[in-house]
Amino acid sequence: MIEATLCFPLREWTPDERTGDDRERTDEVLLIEKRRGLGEGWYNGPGGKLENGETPRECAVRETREEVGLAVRNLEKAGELTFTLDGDRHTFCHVYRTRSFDGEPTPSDEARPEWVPIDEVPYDRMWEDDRLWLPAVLEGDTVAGEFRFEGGEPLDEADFADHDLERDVSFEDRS
Ligand SMILES: Nc1nc2c([nH]c(=O)n2[C@H]2C[C@H](O)[C@@H](COP(=O)(O)OP(=O)(O)OP(=O)(O)O)O2)c(=O)[nH]1
Repeated sequence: MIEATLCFPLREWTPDERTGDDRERTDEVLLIEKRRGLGEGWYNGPGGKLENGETPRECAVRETREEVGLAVRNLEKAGELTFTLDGDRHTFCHVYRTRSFDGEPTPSDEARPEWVPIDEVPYDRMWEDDRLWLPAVLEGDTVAGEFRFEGGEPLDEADFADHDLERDVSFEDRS
């Protein structure tokens, strides 16, 4: 089974009084438009597969740096997602969020970064299951879920069949 990570950097957006911008204060999340590999052409958080000997947190930090050039710190565990394909466990994904980072998001070969207000996340251009768990992650809740896909490899061309999802879970192992 593949072990992978996702990281969702968050920042507060406040209206600039001087420009007469009357939008409400909101949180924005840093998404990427993935340019290659699994989920190509879709939006996601920065992330990817664990390398040998790496902890999930180390992986999330490395992938965020490699994909968008942002140095993230103080990652908070927000979710554990299991993706099954035709009844077999395919990928286990650790989900993090953070408000601590240095640098400016910069495009790479793999990803085009974009700050998006959390109530404007483009779920119609993401993995089909994301609308079920990502809103909770962006609102500060924790999730554990299993998402079942059918139809054979690759995972991003399989059909999303059904799921189980729990909110407000605690993660004992701090991974
Ligand atoms: N948001 C979301 N992410 C998912 C789902 N399923 C799934 O594998 N992912 C994530 C886990 C990983 O962060 C990412 C896939 O890993 P990756 O980006 O390293 O895959 P890749 O094939 O491009 O790998 P590579 O060429 O860069 O080695 O997609 C899903 O249903 N929703």
